[in-house]
Amino acid sequence: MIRAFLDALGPDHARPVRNRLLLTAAVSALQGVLLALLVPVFAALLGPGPEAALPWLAALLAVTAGYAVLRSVSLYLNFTLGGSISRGLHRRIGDHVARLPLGWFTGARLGELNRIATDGVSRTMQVPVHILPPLSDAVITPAVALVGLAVFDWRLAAAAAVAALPLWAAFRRSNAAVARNDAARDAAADEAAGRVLEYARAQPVLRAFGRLDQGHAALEESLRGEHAAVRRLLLRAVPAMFAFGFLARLAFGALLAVAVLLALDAQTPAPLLVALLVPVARCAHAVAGAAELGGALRMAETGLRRINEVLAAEPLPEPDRPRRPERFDVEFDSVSFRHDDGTQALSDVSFHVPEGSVTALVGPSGAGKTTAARLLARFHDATGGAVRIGGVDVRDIGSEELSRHVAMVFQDVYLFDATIADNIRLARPGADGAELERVARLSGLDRVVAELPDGWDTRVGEGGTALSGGQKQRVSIARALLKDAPVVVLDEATAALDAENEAVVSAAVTELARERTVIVIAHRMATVRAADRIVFLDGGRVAEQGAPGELAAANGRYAEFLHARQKALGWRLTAAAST
Ligand SMILES: Nc1ncnc2c1ncn2[C@@H]1O[C@H](COP(=O)(O)OP(=O)(O)OP(=O)(O)O)[C@@H](O)[C@H]1O
Repeated sequence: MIRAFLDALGPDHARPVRNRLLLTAAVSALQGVLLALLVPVFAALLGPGPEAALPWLAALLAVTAGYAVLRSVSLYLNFTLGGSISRGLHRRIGDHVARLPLGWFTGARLGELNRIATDGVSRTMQVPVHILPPLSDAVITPAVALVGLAVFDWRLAAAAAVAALPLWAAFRRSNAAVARNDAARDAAADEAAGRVLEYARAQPVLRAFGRLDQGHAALEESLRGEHAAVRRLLLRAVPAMFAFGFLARLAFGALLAVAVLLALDAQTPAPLLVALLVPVARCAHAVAGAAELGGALRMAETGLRRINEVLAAEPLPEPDRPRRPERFDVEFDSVSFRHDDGTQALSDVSFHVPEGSVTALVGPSGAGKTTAARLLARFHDATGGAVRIGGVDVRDIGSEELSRHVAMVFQDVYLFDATIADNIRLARPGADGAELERVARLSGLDRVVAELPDGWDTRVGEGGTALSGGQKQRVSIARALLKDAPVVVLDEATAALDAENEAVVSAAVTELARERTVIVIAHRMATVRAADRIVFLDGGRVAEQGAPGELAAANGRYAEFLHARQKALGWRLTAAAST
């Protein structure tokens, strides 16, 4: 557990955390000494010469003063440690995910990250404040007191040591029961959280098709699963904890019986035995609560394990000496890509996009168009072959430099809960008002801004909820124009656009393509035909490539695709229009 804790906090925090944990243990040990010192004090007070208690009392008071100071310092430091753990973990997780490939951020991962950053971190920060100090008091204090006890009466100490063995076994058993069932509860909670999000996101579709019951059934099932997992945790872990508490009290009773037997046997003076039972009674209470604390520690460990899993995700390897491309043509050279689950998304894909030209990626659903576009922006690294910009492998450019050269216009535009102006300035924070106006004009965003109540200062809401799909896409295009990157990857969205938006976006895309190298995942036939080259993908391979006219005339896969599209749209094209 401590190892996982130190791993999660990283090397910067490891030394102070270790020191504070050692201080916590030392304070508990000192408490054990304090309890052991009670024995001679009480023995003397109850015995024939109470004045013999005075030197022990002096020692007791001195240790108590030291203990009080150290306990206060330790508590204070542990509280500050709790706060710095929260900040440190958030920063560490934030820094780490910022270096992870964009392909890592799937919907499920985002939900998981959210739970880790809230529930996982808050459980972890409880550890030094609310779990370890009392747990250390329940384990270290009795162990030290036991050694002290042995000095005064080895028989009672030996009986206490024997009683500790089954207690230790029960403690481990109870901890294991919590760890096992809490991991299952955590997985079920994850599933339920994912289903709740899915249900919320799917509302428009479920309502449109009158299938609210169906979405609800899946949600209900996952909630039932979570409920069952919580029940299992309670049914299996709580009895183990109760059994431990019962055993702890039973052990105290047994020690009491041993003390009586020793007194009857006149082996140990009765006043000493009574004095010996004082620290034993004091420890019994703390020990009885150990199983609950051990359980809480295991639950925090579940959160820590998930944090460490995120921290173990491999960031994109950065080149030792980043290279800067001098020109901006794009080349896919025998590129293959396999997902972690084994799906081969691309196989031996090769094509070249000359600088300043537009290449449309076309093909049926699942052909690998999105995957190819994403490899250019290093959402993932190719598992075979190389993607190059200006002859330089994207892996050798370095992610910061690469992001300066590549602008992305994707369907799922994310907007921050800030003003429209701030959202566009994200592309170039220093851009002035005139530059904003220029890109707004080119992207058709000027008309949107003119209609908004506060113009450029209108807040768009989290995720851009205050804007329509088409308006959001204009913002995304404006961002890309402002960024002025030489390479643009564009995922053309048609679903969100009405006729007016489509015309505006189409003009903006033409503007974006001016003097830039563009790879467009094309859905509209107008874009396909206007491209300089077409790469037709099918099943992750290049089925055909060439100029639109050439391919249409070749009567191959592209012509077939074109024909099917035109038929679907009910278009009648003349031979002239098709070239
Ligand atoms: N995260 C993922 N894990 C596993 N397989 C994936 C993942 N994302 C995509 N795939 C698979 O990779 C293949 C290529 O998908 P890709 O999204 O690139 O196709 P596409 O041509 O863009 O399709 P569409 O036009 O429908 O968006 C498909 O078989 C898809 O099922």
